[in-house]
Amino acid sequence: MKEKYILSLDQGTTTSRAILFDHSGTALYQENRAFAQHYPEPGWVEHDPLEIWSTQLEVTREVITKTGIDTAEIAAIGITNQRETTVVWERSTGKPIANAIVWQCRRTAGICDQLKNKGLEAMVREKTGLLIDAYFSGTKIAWILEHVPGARAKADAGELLFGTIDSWLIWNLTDGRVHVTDYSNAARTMLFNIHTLKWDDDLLAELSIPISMLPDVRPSSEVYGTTTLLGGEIPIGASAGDQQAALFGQCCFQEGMVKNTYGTGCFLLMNTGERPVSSEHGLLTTIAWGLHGRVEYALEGSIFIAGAVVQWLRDELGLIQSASESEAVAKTVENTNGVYVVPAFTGLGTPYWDSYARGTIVGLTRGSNRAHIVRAALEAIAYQTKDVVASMEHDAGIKLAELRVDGGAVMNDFLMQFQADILGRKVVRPQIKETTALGAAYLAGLAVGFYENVDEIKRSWKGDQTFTRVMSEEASQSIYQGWKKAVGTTKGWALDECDTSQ
Ligand SMILES: Nc1ncnc2c1ncn2[C@@H]1O[C@H](COP(=O)(O)OP(=O)(O)O)[C@@H](O)[C@H]1O
Ligand SMILES: O=P(O)(O)OC[C@H](O)CO
Repeated sequence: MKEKYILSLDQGTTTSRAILFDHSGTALYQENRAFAQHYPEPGWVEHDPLEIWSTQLEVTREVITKTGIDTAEIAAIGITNQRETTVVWERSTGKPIANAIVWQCRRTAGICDQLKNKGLEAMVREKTGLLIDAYFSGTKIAWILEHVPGARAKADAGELLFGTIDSWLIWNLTDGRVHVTDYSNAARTMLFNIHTLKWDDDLLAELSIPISMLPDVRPSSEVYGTTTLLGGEIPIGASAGDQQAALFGQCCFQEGMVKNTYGTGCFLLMNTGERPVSSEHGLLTTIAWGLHGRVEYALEGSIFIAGAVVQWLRDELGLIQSASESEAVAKTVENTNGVYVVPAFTGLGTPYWDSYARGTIVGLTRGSNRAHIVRAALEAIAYQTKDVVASMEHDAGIKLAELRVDGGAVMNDFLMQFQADILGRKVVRPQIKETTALGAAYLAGLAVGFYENVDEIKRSWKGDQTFTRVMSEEASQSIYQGWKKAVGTTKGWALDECDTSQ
């Protein structure tokens, strides 16, 4: 039987998804399942790894049963995932020894301070392309080994395994036969040398992490193994961090091409080709993908809270009933009347890198109302993106021609227009919005010969809507200055409350 489809597994921060693509890159069918977010302490975020696996398996099986396709028609599975989120499990039983520590979790800020106090920043930057921050996996693994009873002894005896979510899914899909990750995920651990493409002994020693825990690091497009859990035997042909997969799905194959994904957070990546570009403004140097025997690099700006501020308006403040309602509410007012929301709920990423910043609403007056706050929350997403673009244009030495956008929040036309206004660059929304899953599908398709090469893939990208600036540059500059002032009030806010000695 001729293979017709690629099945993408997109394991995100808030949902597990499975999407079936045909050869043209059209998403034929998808299933999503939300899972629990755990906040055991202020600033902490956890997921249950077993729930991640069960929801992912359920949606994957449902796609097959509900479409009625034969598994023999699936050329390959591609995996893409929330990055950095850390799972540690027992090699012999496959059981996690703790909840997954999510990328947003700030509990290891104190460990990061200790590394900084030892003067390790330059070394970490040089080897990994990253800053020392609680965002990355390394200090999360160290925390688990330190705090989970018995973990240290088991790790030293070679009984524990670490994985980011891709590794965890591949391990489960292959019944514990395969323990791998890809370059794009390894690059987010703060343990991987992005130049030599090896786990780094010095960093492992600093954090007392035994190398026996770590997965093999492989290209993003390769058959790592097969799964028999879905019926017939299906090759697993790709693994890529979700933001790098979106860069691939947006066909940003040339140096200088940029995409921004508006999901829980916002992640803006520029392809820098075979050249790792280092940054002076808090951008990360990271691996875009390993493909056809070489790696390509990217420059990344990471914003921790984007669409999540809209969830907060809905779930915690009750100001809106649904995420999409934010658009209509924001449009009921002409501006925010001087109100700024800074959603530094889990600190600030690029370009500020402040683990101790916390959120705020400033500029309130007697005339401030619900619509002003909703509008200010949406505008904050665009301002944070502007902060990142300004750093990126400076460090890469180029002016963006356009910003390709994707992710759940890009359906908000108000946000997209405001983004174009505040940025003064074209904002282009593609026809196919599921670019993260699509990127993983393309990478898996390349691994098994479903696609011949990237040129074939490039032809499938099509723009849908382009937003351009209508606001005057002067007005745009003026309100952006207000944002910078608002951000200034959030910095270091939680420093006194956090025990930085852990
Ligand atoms: N119309 C909308 N306007 C603003 N934000 C939205 C809208 N629709 C969805 N979102 C936000 O987008 C996010 C979901 O996007 P998605 O790409 O699925 O995220 P993730 O992969 O991080 O789970 C949520 O945080 C949600 O609040
Ligand atoms: O799950 P998302 O789409 O919010 O992406 C999370 C990022 O990979 C974190 O680095």
